[in-house]
This record gives sequence, structure tokens and C-alpha cells, in this order.
Amino acid sequence: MTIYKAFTIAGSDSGGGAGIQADLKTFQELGVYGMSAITAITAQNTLGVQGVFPTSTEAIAMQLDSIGSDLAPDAVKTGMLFSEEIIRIVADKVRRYNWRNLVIDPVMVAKGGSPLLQQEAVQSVITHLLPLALVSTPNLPEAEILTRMSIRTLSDREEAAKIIVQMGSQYVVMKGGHDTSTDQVVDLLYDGENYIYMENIRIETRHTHGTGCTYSAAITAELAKGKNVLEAVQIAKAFIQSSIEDQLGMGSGHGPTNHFAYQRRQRGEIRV
Ligand SMILES: Nc1ncnc2c1ncn2[C@@H]1O[C@H](COP(=O)(O)OP(=O)(O)O)[C@@H](O)[C@H]1O
Ligand SMILES: Cc1ncc(COP(=O)(O)O)c(N)n1
Repeated sequence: MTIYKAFTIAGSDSGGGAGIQADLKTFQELGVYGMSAITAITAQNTLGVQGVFPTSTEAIAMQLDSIGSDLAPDAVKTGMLFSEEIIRIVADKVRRYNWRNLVIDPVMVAKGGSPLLQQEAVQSVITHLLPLALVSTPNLPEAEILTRMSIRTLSDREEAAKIIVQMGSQYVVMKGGHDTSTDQVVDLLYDGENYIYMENIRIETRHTHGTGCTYSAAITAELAKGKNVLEAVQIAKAFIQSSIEDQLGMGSGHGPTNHFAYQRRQRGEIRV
């Protein structure tokens, strides 16, 4: 049996709901071997981010070289990259090791409002990273910052998706979780030609810490197994939907999603 390998380049979340921890749990649940390079350590729980400690650029470059020189990932994702300097190193190594199945989650701000990307680094995401992306997964505020447009209507989303594809990302998944004006969550997948809408009932919950990380990790895991982008996004959507629905209810703030839920449902252990 072939075991496919997925690699996450992201920040550590001590609370275990987002970042590296969410990515590795998701990889494991979806049956791929997980590897990681840590760009920053965050002291974090369901109440917020108490501290951010970027990893040294030397340590980041070495982690990327360790993977690149030996463990050939089948798909790679990026999460919290924090600074322009870190983005440049990551982009350089992605090109050097020819990592093509690349998912960019342009993480900017944690749910509680703490910055996870320095403002001056936004331009490097556009210049250095998006052109390398097979898929990018901005949420609505991130898409607004990347495109410098205000996104209110579905046609605004389509226009913003077009701009992000023009920036070089082959596919864009614009996540709709932040639009709380309806009882649906609407994600949009754009491949440069077709707009595909994915709609789900909005689950009423405060436990959405790490949804974006988990969703992009699930896309990465499925790409690692050889799924095409549409298939990978559809499976990831089912994964994130189950993990929000079957709440763990941990902590007194924004709790983590339930990374066990999707597989437990597949095995019939949780009734839908
Ligand atoms: N309350 C919710 N109910 C159902 N799906 C949600 C909910 N919140 C987010 N999602 C889904 O979770 C994924 C991540 O969404 P989003 O919150 O927009 O991104 P981020 O976590 O990066 O801020 C998307 O697929 C989105 O549709
Ligand atoms: C280390 C780290 N990376 C990313 C996020 C974003 O989390 P979310 O997916 O909830 O936006 C986070 N809170 N912490």
C-alpha cells in the first residue's frame, strides 16, 4: 500500500485547534503521512493569542531543506508565515524543490483579531507566493486585503477570485464563513474559467477555531493522494462540515473543531 506524504509549513498553536496541530491531525485522519516545518510558535488557547514567537530564518530554511532533500512530499501547504523574510525563504525553497501541489492558505489574522502576518508582508504573498500556488484559500477578509476591493455581493466574490487567479494562483477557493448575513455558508471555487459554488447550512457555533487550517489541510491531503482539485475541495468541505457540526465544546472561548468527526461518521460511529 502506498502511503502518500503531505507537508505543512505553518505556525504552531499550543491549543491544538489551528496551525501545525490542525494540519497534522487532518493529514492523519485522511490517511496521509504528515510532515511539518514550524514558522512560529504561538502561545494560544480558545480565548486568543497570548504570544507569537517567530522561528529563526535559519531554522525555517533548514527544516525545508531537510524535507526537500529526502522526503519528497506529494503535496504541500502553507499557513501562518508571519513575515516577508519567511515568505521569501518559503517561496525560494518551493521553487528549488519544485513542490507543485501547493496549497496557500494566506493566514493573516486569528479569529480573536491577533495578527499572524505582518501588514508589510501582504505584498510578498502576492508577489512571491500566489504565483506558485495550485490552490489558494483566502477567507473573505483576506480576499479583500489581497485584491484591495470590498467584497459584498456574489459578483464581487467572482471578480476578486478572478484577480487572485490573475495574480498566479491556478485555483482559488474563496471561503464564505465570515459572511454571517445569511443562514448559508457559501464557498466559491474558481479555476480561471468556471465558478463553482458550494453551499452548506451555517452551523450556529462559536467553536470555529482552526476551520481555515483544517479545510486547507484536508485539500492538501486529498491532493497528495492524487485527487484533482475539485474532488479534493469537495472531500475537504465534507471534512470541515463534520468537524464543525460535531462540536467538542472545549475551552471557554472559540473552541477547536472536531478532527475525529469525519472518519467517525464514515465508520458509522456518529449518526448524522
Ligand atoms: N458556521 C459555519 N458553518 C458551516 N461551515 C462553516 C462555518 N464557518 C466556517 N465554515 C466553513 O469552514 C471553512 C473555513 O471558513 P472561513 O471561516 O471562511 O475561513 P477561516 O477559518 O480561514 O477564517 C469554509 O469551508 C467555510 O464555509
Ligand atoms: C498558528 C495559527 N495558524 C493559523 C491560525 C488561524 O486560525 P483560523 O483557521 O481559525 O483562522 C491560528 N489561529 N494559529
